[in-house]
Amino acid sequence: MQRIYLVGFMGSGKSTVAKALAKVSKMSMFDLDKVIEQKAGQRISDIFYAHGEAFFRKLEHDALLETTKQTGIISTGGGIVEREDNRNILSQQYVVFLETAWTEIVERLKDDQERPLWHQDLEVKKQLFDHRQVLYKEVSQFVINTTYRSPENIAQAILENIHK
Ligand SMILES: Nc1ncnc2c1ncn2[C@@H]1O[C@H](COP(=O)(O)OP(=O)(O)OP(=O)(O)O)[C@@H](O)[C@H]1O
Ligand SMILES: O=C(O)C1=C[C@@H](O)[C@@H](O)[C@H](O)C1
Ligand SMILES: [Mg+2]
Repeated sequence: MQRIYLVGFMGSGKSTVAKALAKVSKMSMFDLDKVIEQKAGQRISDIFYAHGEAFFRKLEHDALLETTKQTGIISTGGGIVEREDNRNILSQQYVVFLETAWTEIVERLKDDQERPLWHQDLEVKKQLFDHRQVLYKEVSQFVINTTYRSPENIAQAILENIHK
């Protein structure tokens, strides 16, 4: 497998699991959010506030396209599936959906200060969550529930699925 993409909602553990998976698989890893921050020289929250979400989505799309020329584990941002062109790219790759219960997401992100889209009404976030679950499923080949599993256990399950 040349590339493994991780998708899922904010807080599903994409960045955390990507690190654990890189460790056990000895593959390199890229965190798309970090790649964007490095390239823009700005934190994601500042990009959102200074230039708006559409501008961020363009940077995210460009970064996603770049990864298709590389090899490794790619941790995407929670909103990667919002754009249809991104979904088309992902549909041609090996994609793992980290499925996580809404109540668990709320618990994991209760102290979050970093994610601009987490800072809105709970109702609005829940709608976003429901809307995106369908899209994550649409682009993925493998779905793994993360709710009661450690990042290391999830990484191991992904490896086993690839080698089976
Ligand atoms: N399997 C897990 N069990 C318990 N807590 C977890 C698990 N995976 C991640 N977490 C915790 O949840 C929080 C969010 O994790 P992480 O940053 O990896 O999410 P993410 O999917 O990359 O989010 P984003 O889409 O915003 O980048 C962190 O505090 C992390 O420690
Ligand atoms: O769910 C989202 O839309 C986002 C998730 C994060 O990973 C970042 O990509 C950004 O905060 C937007
Ligand atoms: Mg992340």
